[in-house]
Amino acid sequence: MSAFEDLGVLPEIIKAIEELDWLLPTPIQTEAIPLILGGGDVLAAAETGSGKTGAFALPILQITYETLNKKAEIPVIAPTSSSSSSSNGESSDNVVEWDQIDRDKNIAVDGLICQARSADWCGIKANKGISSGKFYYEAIVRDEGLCRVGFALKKSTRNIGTDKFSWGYGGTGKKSHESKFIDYGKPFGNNDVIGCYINFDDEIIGFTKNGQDFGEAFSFNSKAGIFYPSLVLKNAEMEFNFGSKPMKHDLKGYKPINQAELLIDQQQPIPMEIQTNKKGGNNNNNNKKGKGKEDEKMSESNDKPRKTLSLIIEPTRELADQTYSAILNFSKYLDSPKIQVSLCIGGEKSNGGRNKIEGDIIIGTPGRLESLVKEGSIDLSSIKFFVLDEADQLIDDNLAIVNFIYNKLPIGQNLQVLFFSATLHSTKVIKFCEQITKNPTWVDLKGRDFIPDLITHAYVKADPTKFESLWRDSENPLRIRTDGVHASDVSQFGKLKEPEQKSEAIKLLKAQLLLKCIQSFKMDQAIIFARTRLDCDHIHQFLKDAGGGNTSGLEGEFSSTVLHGGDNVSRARKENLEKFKNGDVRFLICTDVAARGIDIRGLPYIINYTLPESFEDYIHRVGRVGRADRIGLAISLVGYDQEKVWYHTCRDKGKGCHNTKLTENGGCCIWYDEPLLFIAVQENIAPIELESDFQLPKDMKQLNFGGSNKLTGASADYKHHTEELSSRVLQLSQLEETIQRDYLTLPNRITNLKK
Ligand SMILES: Nc1ncnc2c1ncn2[C@@H]1O[C@H](COP(=O)(O)OP(=O)(O)OP(=O)(O)O)[C@@H](O)[C@H]1O
Repeated sequence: MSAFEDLGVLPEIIKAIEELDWLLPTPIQTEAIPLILGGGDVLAAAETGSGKTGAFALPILQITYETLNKKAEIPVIAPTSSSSSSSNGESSDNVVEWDQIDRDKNIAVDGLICQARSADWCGIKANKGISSGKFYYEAIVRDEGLCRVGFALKKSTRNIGTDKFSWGYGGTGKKSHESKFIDYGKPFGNNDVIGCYINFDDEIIGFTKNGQDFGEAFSFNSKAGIFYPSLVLKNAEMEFNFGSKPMKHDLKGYKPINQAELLIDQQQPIPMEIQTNKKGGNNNNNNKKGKGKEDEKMSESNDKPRKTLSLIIEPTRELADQTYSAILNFSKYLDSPKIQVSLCIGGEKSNGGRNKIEGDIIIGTPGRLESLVKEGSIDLSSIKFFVLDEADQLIDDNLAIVNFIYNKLPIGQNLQVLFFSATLHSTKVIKFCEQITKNPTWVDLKGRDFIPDLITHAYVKADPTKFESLWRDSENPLRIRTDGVHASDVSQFGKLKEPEQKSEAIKLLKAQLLLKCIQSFKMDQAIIFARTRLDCDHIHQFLKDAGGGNTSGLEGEFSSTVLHGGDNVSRARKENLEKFKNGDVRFLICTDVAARGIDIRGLPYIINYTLPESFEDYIHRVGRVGRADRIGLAISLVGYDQEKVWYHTCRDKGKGCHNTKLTENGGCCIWYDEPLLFIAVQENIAPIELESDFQLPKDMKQLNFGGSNKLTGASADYKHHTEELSSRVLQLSQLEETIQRDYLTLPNRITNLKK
């Protein structure tokens, strides 16, 4: 049995991910998948490369599929018309039954059997409750699906466990109250018998599975009111026993709830549906697929157009494309219906809403999605999932757009909002989360600013004095073209003034240091991060001059390609990234456009040609290595002093701009304080300094970043994990046995001693 099955993932999806060698869920997947399947809003922060894409994509794919699947099916059980008697002939006077009024319309009740009639969560409460004594009831799972059972006050919603008036235990092995889903007991599924007990003397609620008592799940105030058995289901069926027949399992000290003094609240149930606020959106029957469009792709499907159920926003085209491919891959064994996945990324002109975008799941970038929504090409009236991947970047850079799109969604209990990133802790992000989520669950696996320990961090101090021979060598024809910011800083004697001279020297030196690092580590694949598009282009040219040759083929020791926001043709960007991913070129030179999320399997090196402006960006950049159990090396070339650089505030964002004055004087340049930025890096990770030999310290030499750099051993080799642990487990159990024996024979030994 796959560990993903324990999380409630569908076998068809498991089959697809097993082909990717995903044998065990990563920690973020273990935490987030059941929470999302369970129906809550989730904010998830976990280190780079820890599998966050799967953590949100698998459950939303599953729920999207189940929703479509259920729409096609009509359940067999019809709701009973009367609440006064049930089909098993029980009198309604002195026994607990399901309430025909306080139920969602999509739950069908036949006596003591309840069945979900839709793929949405739907709930129901019993018609009678209790407020004293120690009682229990049993619930038997009759069909695969998701279910949560427990107790609720009349004033709670029917989505048990999501407000402060209800207490539930769900099939994914979580207890929940006020939408806080916490591990409890064990997961349960088909044919399991769940006992739900309540003890007004000790004020506790607890649960059992097949007779195994998991102990106290919640404490409660016994004066809170009348507690009713309650249930919420999704694609599932459950049968109940309140005591009208023998219970499957006895529970010591507890009686079946039918034997209690049964009570009824005078207050009427709240007519609240779990399915709420569906705006009457337009029927998206326009079947045009926007043929010929480069950037709006739809997965193959013969199915009729349907309303979009999931919307995922990604900050960059590359990331959107990556997530799109991942979801297509995960969904390959889901049939009848086939899931339609659409990709909407920038670079296209408006078509005035003529071409509707179809897709059960739409993945896109903020700008493109905004214009498609504005022109009416996307129907958001049925969205169930709103996902912000790299949420902090989206909020920092595109808050207005995210807000605009959010306000077009059918906001209600049916909408789930998910935030994912490695860095999710800024006040701005938290404030926005509070605005658009309801009692979200935080999954914060490593805390603020955590970086995977698979990454080694090193730096070279770009000190023009120390490395004078490298940049001043007049014999060396290989010089980088610098950015030209010092064009007007020349003195009357034709020389650069200080500190401009030092700044220019740092620029010249960094290119030479780059070559040294590449050669010294014999790098055959690395991402090089630079600050501006111009810098990227100049580095690209420099590597070409150094022997990179043309940009294709590994024959060039320094073959490279660029990726930056300047390429409006997204096809060119995609092609360049593919070239690098396929190993057709050795180096990818890019701005922060590739800092987040891009997943290149086994990438060994990244080089920060210039440090990024924030430590958060540093985390994302270096996170391109040290992924999926591979070790990686991040080297930063750190300016010894401040460097004058472009900082365009002009209208055309630098196009044709030659204004080298500082911004405070109305120009487009600033002094970039790399030594200061580096302090934050040093404080957080203490990188190793590479000296003139460009080598790591001797004790680290065995680290083979470039070779087969997958970690081996118990921590990484899942297949042999159990075998490797088995001897330790045996030892532990022997120790446990010795301790128990000692404990049991202790009184005898003490008596013997006393004698
Ligand atoms: N359960 C798993 N078992 C094995 N490999 C996995 C598993 N989950 C994800 N991976 C692999 O780990 C790599 C990183 O995953 P992913 O891109 O989702 O990371 P991430 O947490 O989103 O990183 P970032 O913060 O950089 O965006 C991918 O190559 C992915 O295929």
